[in-house]
Amino acid sequence: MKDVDMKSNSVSASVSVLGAGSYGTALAFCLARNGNPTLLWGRDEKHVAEMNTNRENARYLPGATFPDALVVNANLEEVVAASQDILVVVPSHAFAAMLQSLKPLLKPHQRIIWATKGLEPKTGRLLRDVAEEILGTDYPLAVLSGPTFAKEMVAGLPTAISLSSTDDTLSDEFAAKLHCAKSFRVYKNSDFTGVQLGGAVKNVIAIGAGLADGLGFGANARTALITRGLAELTRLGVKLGANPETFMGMAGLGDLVLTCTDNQSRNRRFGLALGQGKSVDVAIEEIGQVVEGYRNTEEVHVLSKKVGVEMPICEQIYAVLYHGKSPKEAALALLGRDLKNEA
Ligand SMILES: NC(=O)C1=CN([C@@H]2O[C@H](COP(=O)(O)OP(=O)(O)OC[C@H]3O[C@@H](n4cnc5c(N)ncnc54)[C@H](OP(=O)(O)O)[C@@H]3O)[C@@H](O)[C@H]2O)C=CC1
Ligand SMILES: O=C(CO)COP(=O)(O)O
Repeated sequence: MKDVDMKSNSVSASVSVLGAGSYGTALAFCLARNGNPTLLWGRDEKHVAEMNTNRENARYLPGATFPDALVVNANLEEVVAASQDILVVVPSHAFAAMLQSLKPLLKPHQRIIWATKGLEPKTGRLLRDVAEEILGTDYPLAVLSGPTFAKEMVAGLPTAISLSSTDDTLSDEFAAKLHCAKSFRVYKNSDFTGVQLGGAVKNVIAIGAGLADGLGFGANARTALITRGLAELTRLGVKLGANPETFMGMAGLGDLVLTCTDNQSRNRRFGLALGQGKSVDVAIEEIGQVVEGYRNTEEVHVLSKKVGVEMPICEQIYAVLYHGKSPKEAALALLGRDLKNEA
């Protein structure tokens, strides 16, 4: 394997991945399996040391042995210096702080990609706006989003994702690094706003689908939620200048269906737990990994109010999570809305 010195962890990597949770590790797996020397940064030195010893991320993806081309390192400076391409995969609440730490370490030729799903907490700003405010507009940027459960990616099961970038060269080159004919399809999409937004809103709707199933509602209700959730996402996206077709793709409908219908989704499981009567704190504690949709619900609420877009499902989920409304009352409020045209 070229470029990676496993003993010293000094590397010249093709991609440096920041965030050693489930998804950062899964993307690092895919990149390394494709032959890209890949460096994965985690903030917890003890966890990183364990991963290096055992060649496994036992905390987040137990049982999967790291490909040879994947090296883990807790020294951010070394990890950032090793690659042109820096892939950020921390939760949305840590995104701005991660970029602030990255900024003084960056060289002019470097490029930033993120796979974080969500918006800026409290302001509801898109992450591209956050990135450009912190880093300026000189670095090429890209975002990855789509129906991609970490565990299935690591298992090498077929998966597809969308990639959007401010720079065509980055788009082509990064898609080529990740794309794998056997198991991983990357679709390029020029709609940066739409690709970013899909991942944030689908997390909220996935909580709603979990709530509905937790209340014992059936397949009709779940499917109506997915369909009207897609309408809300599209309405918000169009208002922000996104292409409505994006929401019929991987970062829209694809991710919405995945997370609303499969219990691998932490957001769906969170909704299920609340629907069964558990509190927010207990449900989050039991899941033990990031439940992005909890914060995304407040972020989407702030953004939709700011731009004046009606999102009744997201609003009811916001009322349940942040104002103690009962899931049943929220469901009745949605069902009892005035008759209206579908479009
Ligand atoms: N898992 C999945 O299947 C998918 C996840 N995503 C998205 O990827 C992003 C990351 O989620 P995921 O990896 O699943 O989450 P996990 O809960 O699995 O892991 C979170 C990771 O982020 C780290 N972290 C938390 N806070 C900070 C911080 N302040 N600074 C630096 N690192 C931090 C954690 O470190 P520590 O362990 O030390 O706490 C951990 O490594 C989210 O936006 C999620 O929506 C997108 C598609 C699929
Ligand atoms: O975004 C995801 C799959 O695309 C992961 O969903 P959860 O965060 O709900 O687990």
